[in-house]
Amino acid sequence: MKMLIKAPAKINLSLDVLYKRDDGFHELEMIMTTIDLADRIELELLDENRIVVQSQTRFVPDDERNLAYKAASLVKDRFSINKGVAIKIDKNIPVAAGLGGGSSDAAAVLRGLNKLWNLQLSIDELAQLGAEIGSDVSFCVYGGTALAKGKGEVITPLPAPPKCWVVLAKPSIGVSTGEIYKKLELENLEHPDTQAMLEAINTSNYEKMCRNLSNVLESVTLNLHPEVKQIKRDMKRFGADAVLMSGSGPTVFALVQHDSRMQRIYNGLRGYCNQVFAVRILGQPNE
Ligand SMILES: C[C@@](CO)(OP(=O)(O)O)[C@H](O)COP(=O)(O)OP(=O)(O)OC[C@H]1O[C@@H](n2ccc(N)nc2=O)[C@H](O)[C@@H]1O
Ligand SMILES: Nc1ncnc2c1ncn2[C@@H]1O[C@H](COP(=O)(O)OP(=O)(O)O)[C@@H](O)[C@H]1O
Repeated sequence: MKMLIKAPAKINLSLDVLYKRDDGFHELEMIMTTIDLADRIELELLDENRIVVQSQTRFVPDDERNLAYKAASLVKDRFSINKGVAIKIDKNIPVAAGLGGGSSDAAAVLRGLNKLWNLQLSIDELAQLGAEIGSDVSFCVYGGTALAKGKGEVITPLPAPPKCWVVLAKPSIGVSTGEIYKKLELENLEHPDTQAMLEAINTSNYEKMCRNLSNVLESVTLNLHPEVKQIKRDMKRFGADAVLMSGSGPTVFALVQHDSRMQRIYNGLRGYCNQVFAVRILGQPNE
């Protein structure tokens, strides 16, 4: 039996770090939403007891290090399943980009195997399993738009943000999320106004949402990688309503409502950045 599942990327509209926890992780307060840029995952059940991962890109591992593999392995162990699965990943989301691609692939595998192996787990139970794989996997299980707290796994759903275009550009550098958190100077942060962003989304106020885009991790990544700063400057110059780095970066996104400005930013960035996308904000939960 085969199943096809969409695994959408996320962006962080707001990302605050409150403090460093005793377990070494950071206590977060983030507002995240899904966008219409997605990997496609094909699951095929196997009678043999093994997990096979395949993808067309050399940038992701095809063994037990793959987050999709980890998701399948976790489900198999937890529910003592002696069958296997072949996972094909059609990768469209840039890797190690701050867009949660690996987390979304893992979440898609959890949702898919729940159906294919008839496990009858609730979405909350799947999200709890997801948290064992990575901090962003729980959010990706629900999809849509949410306030994420804790390490990222304590999720409160929110309505979809106002309709707009998201233009994304990823410079050809990779960042390690762990390194960025490690370099963060907690004493000198300019904290986002999470409450104002919540109000903007709850009242569907586009201008207020744009005014309150904020990410404390920019303080680290922008200093390490001046090209990220340059992309932000250019997006503003080409007419973006607001611009922010997603997650730990290095992808930067611009929000715009007018089609013509979206085109101008897209074309302008394409001149020197080879991974540029113009997509719609989705913000709707997974079916
Ligand atoms: C920064 C964010 C924002 O959405 O996204 P990305 O840039 O990765 O997309 C997330 O917090 C990333 O989540 P995720 O990529 O799942 O992180 P994990 O694999 O769980 O952790 C990677 C490393 O980041 C650090 N980490 C992560 C989450 C957290 N709340 N505190 C941390 O200090 C830890 O050092 C951990 O070893
Ligand atoms: N299915 C997957 N897709 C993308 N990256 C994966 C996957 N499985 C494991 N990885 C590894 O996870 C790391 C983070 O990838 P990704 O989820 O794309 O980035 P980010 O956490 O910045 O959004 C990369 O180093 C990559 O090699």
